[in-house]
Amino acid sequence: MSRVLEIAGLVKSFGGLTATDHVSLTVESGEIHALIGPNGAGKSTLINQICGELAPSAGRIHLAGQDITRLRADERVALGLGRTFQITSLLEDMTVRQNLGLAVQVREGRNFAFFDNVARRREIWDETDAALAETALGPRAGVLVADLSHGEKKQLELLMALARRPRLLLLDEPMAGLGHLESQQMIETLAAARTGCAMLLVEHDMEAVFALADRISVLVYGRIIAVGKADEIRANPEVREAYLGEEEA
Ligand SMILES: Nc1ncnc2c1ncn2[C@@H]1O[C@H](COP(=O)(O)OP(=O)(O)OP(=O)(O)O)[C@@H](O)[C@H]1O
Repeated sequence: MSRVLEIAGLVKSFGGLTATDHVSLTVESGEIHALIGPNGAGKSTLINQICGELAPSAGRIHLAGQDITRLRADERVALGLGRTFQITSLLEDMTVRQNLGLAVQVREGRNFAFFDNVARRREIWDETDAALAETALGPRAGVLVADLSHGEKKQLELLMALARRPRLLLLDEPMAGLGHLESQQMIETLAAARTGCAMLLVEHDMEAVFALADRISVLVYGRIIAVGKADEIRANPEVREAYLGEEEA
């Protein structure tokens, strides 16, 4: 198993506040590693440093063995870092199939105007249709994005991120705002995708975290207080007091 992400001693200070305080964690290939913690723990600050949106005050970030700490966000994307963006990045007046097909084409470095190779075009649409068929969005392929529910848009956004075939996908609260059925569908899509790319999953929905995560890191006041498998985290008294206790009460 190879190491996809390695974070070592990552510090981010905002004036007197240390939002991530010497955070270290790893994500191995094929792993879903969940990052949980109460509001204000520093989860978004950590994700933004991994993406390159925030410069760390100290520490290093390696992606597949390469030091990316000082690289620009777009350089990190080129090296295989993916993230789900806000659903506002979807093209509302195009269909589900067209949006996903476009994501596949972008990965291939193609553009509609020069899109004249018939065999290649068929491959791209075959890949698009196969990806859609495996999810609940399959029957919605011809529907305009503007007419999708919030949950369907989040599903599509995830499929588009996966279509870019990242080495590591950063997921910032994919279950937020979803109903029970939509959450189940999202969990299924993520579980099916895990062999293709490693994931760092920030999520408050503990049912999803426990269903998906191979390992869980718990962040509290900027520090990792525990790392382990679901059962170890559930049973950890410090975690229960700092986080799970309040959730389950
Ligand atoms: N740009 C900023 N400037 C100053 N303080 C910030 C900034 N961004 C975050 N913080 C502070 O850093 C701490 C960590 O915030 P962060 O948003 O990373 O937490 P979080 O774990 O993602 O919370 P939530 O679960 O609510 O999204 C908070 O105290 C927050 O107020």
